[in-house]
Formats: sequence, C-alpha cells, structure tokens
Amino acid sequence: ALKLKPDFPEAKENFYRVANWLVERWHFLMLNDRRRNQKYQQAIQKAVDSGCSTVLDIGTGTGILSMCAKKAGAAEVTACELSKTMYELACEVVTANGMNGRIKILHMKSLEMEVPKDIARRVSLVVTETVDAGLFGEGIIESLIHRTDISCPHCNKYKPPSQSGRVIPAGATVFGMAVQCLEVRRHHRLCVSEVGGLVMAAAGELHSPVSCGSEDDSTEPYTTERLSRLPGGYTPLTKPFKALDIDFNNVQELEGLCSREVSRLHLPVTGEGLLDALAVWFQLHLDQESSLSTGPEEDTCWEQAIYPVQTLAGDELIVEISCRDAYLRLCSVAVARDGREFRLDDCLDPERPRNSPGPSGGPKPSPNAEAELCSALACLGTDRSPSNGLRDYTMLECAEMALLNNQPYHDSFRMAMAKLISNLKGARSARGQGLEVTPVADPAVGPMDPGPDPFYVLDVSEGFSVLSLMAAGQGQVKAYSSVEKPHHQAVLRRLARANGIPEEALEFWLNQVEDEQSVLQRPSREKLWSAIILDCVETCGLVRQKLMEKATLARCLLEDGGQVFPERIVLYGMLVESDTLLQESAVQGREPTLGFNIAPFINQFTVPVHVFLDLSTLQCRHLSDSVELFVLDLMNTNANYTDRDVKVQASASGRVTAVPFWYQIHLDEEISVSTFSRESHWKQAAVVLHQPLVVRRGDWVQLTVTLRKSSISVAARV
Ligand SMILES: CCc1ccncc1CNCCCCSC[C@H]1O[C@@H](n2ccc3c(N)ncnc32)[C@H](O)[C@@H]1O
Repeated sequence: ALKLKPDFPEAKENFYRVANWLVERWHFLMLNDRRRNQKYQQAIQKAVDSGCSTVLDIGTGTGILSMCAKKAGAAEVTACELSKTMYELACEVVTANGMNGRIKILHMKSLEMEVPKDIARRVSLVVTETVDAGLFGEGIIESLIHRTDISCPHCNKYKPPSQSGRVIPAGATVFGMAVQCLEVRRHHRLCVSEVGGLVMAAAGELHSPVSCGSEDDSTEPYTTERLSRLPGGYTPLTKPFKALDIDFNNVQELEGLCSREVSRLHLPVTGEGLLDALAVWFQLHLDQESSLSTGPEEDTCWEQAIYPVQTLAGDELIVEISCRDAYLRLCSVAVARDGREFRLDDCLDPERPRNSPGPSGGPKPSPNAEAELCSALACLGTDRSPSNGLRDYTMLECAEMALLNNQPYHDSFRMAMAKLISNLKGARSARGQGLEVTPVADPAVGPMDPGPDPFYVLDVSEGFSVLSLMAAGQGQVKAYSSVEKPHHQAVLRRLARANGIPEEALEFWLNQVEDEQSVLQRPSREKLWSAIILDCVETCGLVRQKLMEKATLARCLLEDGGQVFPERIVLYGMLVESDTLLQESAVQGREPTLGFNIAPFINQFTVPVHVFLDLSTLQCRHLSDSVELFVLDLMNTNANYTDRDVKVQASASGRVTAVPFWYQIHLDEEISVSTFSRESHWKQAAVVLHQPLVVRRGDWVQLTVTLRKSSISVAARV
C-alpha cells in the first residue's frame, strides 16, 4: 500500500507497527556498532587464516558475518536465518555486495539443518551472535549442541582447534550484581500503601510477570533494561560477581549446563538500601584475544538482564544460579544477618521451623531482631511463591504496576472526580431533581440501591485500573469498570470491601458485552453517564488508536454537565540533537558495517517514531525549549487540527536529529498531569527526522506537525 500511495495514513501507521515487529530495533544498534563488527571480522579472519575454510553462520541477520568470512578467504560459507524477513534481506545484501552464489543462505533454523541435505559437509568454523541480554535467550546453547551434527567437534580431541569445528564466540563469562533501583521496583512491586485514597493492603500480593522462582510458565525469568539509562539510576549493593563461565567449544559442558544443579553464591552486601534486582551481563569471548561486553559501565549499546527480587538486604545475600530449560536464572533466596541465614520462604510462613543457623553458625540474633526481619520480609513479598504454596498473588503487567505506583496521577483523578460529582450534586439539587424520583430496579443492571439517583461513571481504561473503584468511593456513584480478567476483578472486589465501598456500587461492564463500542452504548436507562474515563496515551508514548472516535461517541452519552476524562491533552515537543536516537533508528552509512553495503536494505525498516523512550536520561543536546505542538480537545473533537505549523527558535547551534514529545493530560480546567514527570508510568516518544537539520542559535525552525489516525509525523525546516 505504501508503495502505491506513500503517505496513505492507515498504511503508514500499520507499516510502522509491522516494521517494528518484523525487524527488531537491535539490528540497527548491532550494525552501527563498528567495534563489534571489527572484532568479529578480526576473529573470523584469524580463524580462516589458521585453516578453517568451511564456515556456517548461525542467525545471519543481514549476512554481515558471512560476508566477513567470504572476504577472509573461506572456501565455503553457508548461512541460516529463521526470520523470513531477515532471510530475504540477507539475500538482497549478499547480492548487492557481489557475493551472490558464493554464500549459500538457507531460510531455516540451524537445528533443522542436516548434512548433506542442507550443507555439503561438516564445517570447520561456526560463527554466531544469537545471544540476547540474558545470553541464552536466543537458543545459542541448543544451537551449539546441535552443531555437533554439522561441524566436526570430535576433531577437537586430537586435532588442533584450528582444524576442528570451532565456534566464534569461543565462550562467555557471565557477571551479576545486586542493585537498588527505584525504576525497576515500581514496575515490579507495589511501592505505595494507598492509591487515590484506596488502602491497598487488601489487594494481596501483586507481582509482575517477571519472576525467576515461580514455576508457572506465564512468567518470564528476566526483563531487560539499560541500567546506565534508567531514570533515577541504580545503587550497587554488592560488587559485581562472576556467575558463570561457559566454553562454547566444549559440547559436554554445554550439555551439562542445562542439567546442572543450582549453584549458590554468598555475596557480601557492600551498599545500604533495598534490594530490587539482580542485574546480569556478560563478556562474549570471540576468541582468546578479543571479547565484547554488555556491562552497564561499558559504553556498550546493549541492555542488561534484570531479575527483579525484593528482600531486605542483610549483610550477605545468598543467590542461586541455575539454567532451568535453557534460560539463565538467578534468584535471591535468602538474606544473612549476623551470620544467620533467613530463607525467604521461611520468613513468609512463620510457623515453618527455623532452618539451621547460617554457615558460620554465628551468634543467634535477639528474637525481636529475627521477628523484625521476618515481618519486614513478609510484608515486602518476594519473587518466589514458597513451596508451601500458601501465598497466592495477582499478576499485573509491568505497565499496570507502574500505573498503580503513579500516586500523583491517581490523586489528581480523585480530586477531579470529586469536583465533578459535587458540581453535579449541586446542579441536581438546584433543579430539585433526584429526590422524588423513586429508583426503578432495571433488569439490565440489577437491583437499585434505595437512595437518590446515583451518578453513573464508566471507566473504559485498558488493563487493570482502580479509577472506577475510586469513583465508586465518592458515594452515590455507580461505577462501571472495564477490568475484564477475573482475578483482576477479584482484587477490585477485595479493595471495595476493605475500603467500605458497597459491592453493588461497582459493576464489571465488559462481562456482559463483547467490545468497547457497545460499552459506550447508551446505558439501558434514560439516565446518561456523569463521567466517562478514557485511556488516551499508550505506555509507549503514542496517542491511543481511535481516541477521537471514542471521545466523540462518549460525549454523546453524557448527561448535562457530565464529563469525559480527560477533557484535553496537549502535546509538547522540543528540538534535540541525539546521536543515540540515530544509532537506534537507521544504519548510518557503510562505515560502521566494515564498508559492506547494508544500510539501504535494512533501513527500509526504519520507523520514524521512536517509542518507549526515557527522555529524562536520553543522551541528547536540547536545541530549543519545549513548545506546544498541538491540542486534542476530547470535548470538542472538530476543533482539532490534523496538520499544524509551529515555529520554534533554536536555543543553540547544532544538528536537529529528533523531536521528542510528551503530553499534558488535562482532567479539567485546573487539574492536569504530565506524561513526562518523575512518577509518570508513561514513556516518551520521539520523531526521528528523515534528514538531520543544521541550525544556528537563534534560527526559527518551522515544524509541520501531522496527526492522522493517532500516528504523528513532524517535518522540520529552517
Ligand atoms: C553483544 C551481542 C548482544 C548482547 C546483548 N543483546 C543483544 C546483542 C546483539 N545480538 C543480538 C542478536 C540477537 C538475535 S539473533 C540474530 C539473528 O539470528 C536469528 N536466529 C536466532 C537463532 C537462530 C537459529 N537457531 N537458527 C537460525 N537463525 C537464528 C534471529 O532471527 C536473528 O535474526
């Protein structure tokens, strides 16, 4: 569609979403990482010079490592790539670099390859970089165990490594460190005891889907973050420790890895604070001489693997390391204090017998110190559901957890809601309404509570939201929640009971209807909605799709004086020079890719809008103040622009490479929240300019801002 009609907005937006999905953003980072490419090239050159003449590139991506091997003089080069998009791209790239027919590219997973069906003979060198932040996440262990069928490891024994099936990288060393990090904590644990006036204790334990200890497969063992770019930074609580050493050339070791029992490390705590996560990174040893690191301190572009945990940091941490089902797993299983070890699950279940004194069998701490530690641990919750299974918990997405922890957002909502309800009460009594009307029970909604006509509030938020319960808590309100997962509804019911909110004041509207459009239908009675709460901005920083359509529909369903929340969102932006954003969005020419012509091919998948940005820590130079880009008025949708020209003055000379943007969400005339505040659970987004714009301090830059179907584009010229 884009080829036919390049600026066809729906196609453009869909393409951006699909492009993001088809080609992962780290392809750009990897290909722009010249040092990484050079190190691989040197290691491959050395291996080919020492006699490895047949090469297999597992997970070729764009084909760059295969082209290195060919250029290094390898006689036969075969590549395999499981992604269809990348496979087709690799074929184009290899042809464009004059190596068509000299590199055999297969669209398949390496595990499916067989000799001689797919590859003529066993290779003498395997090259791969199928690693993720947690090292094993792309299946490199399995791929290398399988390689025994396609490379000749048994030559290992009596032939020098040069002749036998060697692997680049030759191995890896995995490091870890315990950290305190608020940004991780607020995405994985409830950090507040009260949200929008609701006491949260009754919610029970809330967990994010990232948990290493639990057995259920709806969780993932780790998440990934760039520790060096997390808002608020992090505090190391232990020194970096070596977690694992792996020799990729030793097949027996690889096979043993997955079945290896758990190893335990005792880590002295060297910093004060609350343990929020174990951070993990690694050194990839390409060969004996050179290695790549993904550490937080290196100026590497890679993320670290984050294992959220939470215990009070005693003076020693006991961490268990395992590789259950080929994922690296780290769990903090106990805390030692004064030499006594407290396993987390013991503390959560006080009647369980105390385990033996710690390794040093040190002096028994005073009973109250022990009790204090255990009760502190118990209320903190942990990342392990103990073997006794007594403790159950509710799973929230990371974004839902961060939303819950965003207190200013909920307090603002609470004030705006209270103001609206009191205005409507005033208006009703002024009209003398709502007193003499005898409430009629309506079958569609169940028995009416006696008392004056309630105010109806509809929450159409996506995912888990307590806003409907906060509305119900205002009294004389019947709130309809769009929460649809049964265990999420159970949390809201528990919270209602614990906060003295009558059960019948809260309904789960989605239970009865199939989609949101009908949720916004006219309520089954004449009464219209007093308030409708819409979700406007996605966590990634983009305007939610079909927002204006929903707002238009919602507005027709309001009673006089009723309100859509929010009533207006204002989009702000600024001019920045950010090389980082360039590196993550497109391959910058031939230079970083060793002179190979790769950029034009992979850059077909460049997406001009960057999402999930932490603008507060993005390396960039501000080249202007923030400026209002446009207004979305949800109470008067036809007043909205789709194109707007904005002038902004450059406050410094430089190259404008991007326009980051965020929102001020106006709940009513006075109350608003920003999506770019410290507690905001939203990330920011940025438009990366097609061409950097050179500006001099004082220049006026003309921005043409277009919002079509919630996809934003910005053109800039001096
Ligand atoms: C310092 C390295 C680093 C550190 C931390 N974070 C990221 C990096 C950078 N490496 C990321 C590569 C990660 C993706 S792997 C690259 C390509 O290989 C493909 N694939 C994966 C497995 C596989 C297989 N068995 N058979 C065939 N193809 C396979 C994927 O489809 C992808 O296109």
